Amino acid sequence: MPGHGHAGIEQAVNAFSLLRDYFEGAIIVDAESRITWMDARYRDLLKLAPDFDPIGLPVEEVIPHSLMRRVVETGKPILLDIMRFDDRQFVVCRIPLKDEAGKIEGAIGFVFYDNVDYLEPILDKFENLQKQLTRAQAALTRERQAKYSLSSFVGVSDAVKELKSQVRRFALREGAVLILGETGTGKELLAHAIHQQSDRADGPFIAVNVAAVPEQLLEAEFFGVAPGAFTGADRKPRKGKFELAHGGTLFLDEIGDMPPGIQAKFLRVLQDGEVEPLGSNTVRKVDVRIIAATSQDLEAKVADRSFRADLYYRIAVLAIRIPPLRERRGDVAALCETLLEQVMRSSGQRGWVLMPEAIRLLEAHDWPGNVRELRNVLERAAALAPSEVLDAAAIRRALPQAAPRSPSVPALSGGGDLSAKLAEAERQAIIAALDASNGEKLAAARQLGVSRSQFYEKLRRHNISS
Ligand SMILES: Nc1ncnc2c1ncn2[C@@H]1O[C@H](COP(=O)(O)OP(=O)(O)OP(=O)(O)O)[C@@H](O)[C@H]1O
Repeated sequence: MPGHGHAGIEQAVNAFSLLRDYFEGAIIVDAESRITWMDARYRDLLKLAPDFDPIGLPVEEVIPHSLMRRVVETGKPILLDIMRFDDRQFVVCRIPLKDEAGKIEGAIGFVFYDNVDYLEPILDKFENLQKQLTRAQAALTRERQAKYSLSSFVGVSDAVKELKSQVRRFALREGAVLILGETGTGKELLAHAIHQQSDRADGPFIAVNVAAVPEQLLEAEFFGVAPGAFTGADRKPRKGKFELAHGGTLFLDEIGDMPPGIQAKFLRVLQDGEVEPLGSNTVRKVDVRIIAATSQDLEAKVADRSFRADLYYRIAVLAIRIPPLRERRGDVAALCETLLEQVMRSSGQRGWVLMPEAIRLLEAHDWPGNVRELRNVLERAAALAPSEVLDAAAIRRALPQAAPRSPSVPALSGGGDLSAKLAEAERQAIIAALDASNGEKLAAARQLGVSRSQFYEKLRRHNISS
């Protein structure tokens, strides 16, 4: 029986003897939302220990998500609601208790069980929606995790194993990460995985390809534009990527292409943890982890002063190098399996069988475009293949045309002095390497075993514009 002697509460309790067949439990709280009375059946429902006395406790200590306090504070009933205890749903009804002057004395809550016929359709509907929601959320989480977890970075070679253990170590630290690797080696994929492994995983992951944004727009892109800062259609106020990435990770692809003017501003943001949107005179605190990636030789850029040394040291606190595919040919087979599956899923086609001799052929290729190129080749092979079986012939058709091994160029077989012949041979080799690497200069340079600067030097000398 209620501990307090308010008339309204006593009347309510008296009414229970009439109503008790229609509900499964009931509770009363006072004007401070402390429990003053609880039906024995409600105790059972909540699985309270026999010696536990809830009377006098704030209602949330006994029923954590209770809305009784809201009813007491607003004076408004919640006539129909659904509450979950363990795996069961109950319909609940909460009514404020007022004295004759209208002053709130507390509230009473009833719990109806789902054997009440007329509530069944509502509960069924609710339960179904709840299930659908849970399934959809689980699918979303799975997809997110599968897409970006470290396990989606496929590789069985020692190089990749070492890389992954390095990533696990770095993910939990706070410093900026610099990912180095040729084009198509999976830098963005790895950046995602680092974010996902870090304790910022619940925060946003925002990516900017520095090379893809025109220089005059980069500043607005990074730092945002204040409302009313400019007039003109293309200068609407908007948040910069720094602000959007607040609490999460900002991924900067092709950081080597950051123009010097932006580098200085960028460095300041990293140092102060504050951004100042364009046209604004206020700063905003941002908490962002930077992951940068580049396929260029950043140290060389620092040496020739096209990249600020202080910025370089700031973002290269933790550096990870993804080796090119040709340095880990042992990963090709495993990658093929994953990539073919992706191709299959995105094209809605059947699966393909990759024959062992086809794998050997793929392992022997040099892959200047790395995993992205491998994926393209498999895609092409699958599209061209007459059956589901991808054999060596199918792969050969899909591989970029190999450079002729011994170019039979008139200049080489005819007369002329040795140096002219050598020069012509060099020219042919460069053109062939560029062809084989789809015009990727870095890859072509590597294929020929010369440094980037040597390669550019040779391009100039031979007047090749790729
Ligand atoms: N180890 C890997 N396992 C599975 N897929 C990979 C792997 N490496 C790369 N890929 C896939 O290859 C493609 C290219 O990867 P990604 O875009 O991450 O490369 P990148 O190094 O950022 O390229 P770029 O420097 O050209 O921007 C993507 O489709 C990616 O999913």
